[in-house]
Amino acid sequence: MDGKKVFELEKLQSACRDWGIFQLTNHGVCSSLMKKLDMAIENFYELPSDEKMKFTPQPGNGEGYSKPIVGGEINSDYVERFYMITSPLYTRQTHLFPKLPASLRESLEAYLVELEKLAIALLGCLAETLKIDKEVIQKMYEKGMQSVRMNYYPPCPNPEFVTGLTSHSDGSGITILHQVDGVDGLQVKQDGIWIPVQFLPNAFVVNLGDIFEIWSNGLYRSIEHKVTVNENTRRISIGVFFNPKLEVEIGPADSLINHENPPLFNTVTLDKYLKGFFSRKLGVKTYLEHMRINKF
Ligand SMILES: O=C(O)CCC(=O)C(=O)O
Ligand SMILES: [Fe+2]
Repeated sequence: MDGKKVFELEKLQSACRDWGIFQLTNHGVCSSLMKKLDMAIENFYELPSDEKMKFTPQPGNGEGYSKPIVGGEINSDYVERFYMITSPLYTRQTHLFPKLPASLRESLEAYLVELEKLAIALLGCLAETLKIDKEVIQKMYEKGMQSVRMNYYPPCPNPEFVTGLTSHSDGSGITILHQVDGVDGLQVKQDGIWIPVQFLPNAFVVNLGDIFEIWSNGLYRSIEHKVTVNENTRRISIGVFFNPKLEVEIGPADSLINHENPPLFNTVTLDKYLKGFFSRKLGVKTYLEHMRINKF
């Protein structure tokens, strides 16, 4: 796929620099595959609780299926979710992806292949808006560390008192989100105000994550977002988080740094970054701020 033909650079630059989020129509991922995936995720969440609980995270590891705690804290997130690392292949846990129902496993696998192509093209275009050769970033992300989160927000009798997903920025480079049935609920914070995202038909939502903010040395910003729940409608989304390879150093791009533009962030390996990121509660740029140089 030729990224230049698919994405218009100027539009991409203005949408992302101001917002850190945009929607991608004409993304080229086949709609029959998306339908299969939608149905497979929905079927998974309709399984009896016992079946889903087979994927409960192992101690000390956040990967697997989790559901809201009954009678838990008032503000605990009202979402069933399934999170797992999917790439590189050797990092996949044997009791998760391979044990998913066949329809979900197969459609998800095919979806990830398509989405990686899209993400690589998109990252190349984003790099070019910074006057950086697209291959520089593409090499970092090809066969990089990727993870998936499938979110199921059940209908909620008192939605005004409940949060679907706490306000946060993604720790990733970029996240590609697919909204099954386009049900409302995603909100983004712009200039201190929460704004509901109005989904375009058949479009992906793309979030810039903290790693991209760091790499661009603050020229792009990651987006703060949260999810609200609906009284009568369930909501399903699937986010794929794209990160560089594990051995890549996370820090500002060399070519953006000079006397006038000193690095705003420290540099660490992705491995170390992820350990630090996941040792904190889901939140807004907390680890990004930890990596900031000269924080006052
Ligand atoms: O459900 C959504 O639309 C957003 C999900 C999300 O932000 C996440 O999984 O990080
Ligand atoms: Fe997110």
